[in-house]
Amino acid sequence: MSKIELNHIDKFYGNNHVLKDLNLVIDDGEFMTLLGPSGCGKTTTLRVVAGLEKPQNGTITMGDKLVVNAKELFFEEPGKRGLNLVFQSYALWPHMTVFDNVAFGLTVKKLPKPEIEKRVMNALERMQIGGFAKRYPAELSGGQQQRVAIARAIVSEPKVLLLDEPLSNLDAKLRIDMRSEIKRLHHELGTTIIYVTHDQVEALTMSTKIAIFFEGELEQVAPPMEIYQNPISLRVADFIGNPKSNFVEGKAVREPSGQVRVNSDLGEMVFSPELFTEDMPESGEFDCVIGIRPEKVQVHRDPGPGRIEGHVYSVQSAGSDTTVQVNAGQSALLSKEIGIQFYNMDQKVYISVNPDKVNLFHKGTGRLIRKAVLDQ
Ligand SMILES: Nc1ncnc2c1ncn2[C@@H]1O[C@H](COP(=O)(O)OP(=O)(O)OP(=O)(O)O)[C@@H](O)[C@H]1O
Repeated sequence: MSKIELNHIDKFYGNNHVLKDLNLVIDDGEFMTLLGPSGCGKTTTLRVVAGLEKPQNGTITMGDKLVVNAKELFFEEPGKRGLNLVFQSYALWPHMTVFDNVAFGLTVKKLPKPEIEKRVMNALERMQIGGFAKRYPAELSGGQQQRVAIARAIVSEPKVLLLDEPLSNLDAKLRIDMRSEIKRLHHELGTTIIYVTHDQVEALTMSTKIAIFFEGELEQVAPPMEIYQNPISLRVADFIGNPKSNFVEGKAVREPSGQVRVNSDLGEMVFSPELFTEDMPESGEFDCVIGIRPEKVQVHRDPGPGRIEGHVYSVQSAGSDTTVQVNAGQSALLSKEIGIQFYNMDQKVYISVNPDKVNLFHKGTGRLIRKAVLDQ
């Protein structure tokens, strides 16, 4: 019922073409995160869905209701779209207490007082601000105000919740707590959520699907772990993942048998066609880039078959995991290992990479040409 469909949406600000022929389907109950670098059009997309901006082209439907038909200059009013919004700048009513701010919508609906009390306190507790119910917004920090704004949006259990960087003012620990609260809430209420962030960890950990944008165009829409393991292009691979993905340049040749042989600082790898995408060249030689996630780079202290010699350039241990940079040939590779690992600077080590677990990109087009075998 709350399926949202954007068809051929174009949005211009003057000559600035901000959304370019945007097509996006958000299924009922989906937690869809709009992700991309600053200025790529995430907030504009949310505002177009909310009815705060009018696109110049395209249609939007919500359930079976048409809410935008730009050609016919039809734009349903924001208040009639059945949405609840939380923007980064959270406008709380300054003359009302936290409790009254959150209760406002329910009071207007004339719900019984005990019911209001129960629901408001529940929303505040979830956001870990139950103790602030009697305070006024001016008596709260930015992060606390932001949590009041989320509580206000969720208390009415909306069918669709639009959240624009709602955790941007919180410190690292609270942000992790709030991520799990919002995820839990989504699970319990089955609300359709559209969530805007430029934080890829937030996107990976919370969403059922991620729509990744660059310069007003959608590049990939898929579940988070699919995007992580098989990013459709080099720039998606580069944008997603922390620590960053490794990229090693190679020379590829498509052999008459159909397989592809790649030579690089990682030695020779041979790929058979099962996981090739439609962007893989049919024949000939071409430059490629091998994409390897840091947890797929193994570091060994001893030589062995298929292992490549390198030197430790730096070691960063965070207790729960250790990131090691190994330089091999012209390539610098990051390896992420679980727990505390001990290496010395400049220590000679040997790395290995399972070719099943790498992505192959065409250097010229930047497109994924061979997928990795997914982790089970
Ligand atoms: N009201 C406006 N008038 C003119 N240009 C605008 C307006 N709002 C946004 N833009 C421009 O539209 C483009 C997309 O902006 P948008 O806010 O959607 O990006 P974003 O991906 O949400 O970025 P951020 O992560 O920085 O918030 C930017 O180039 C921005 O400068």
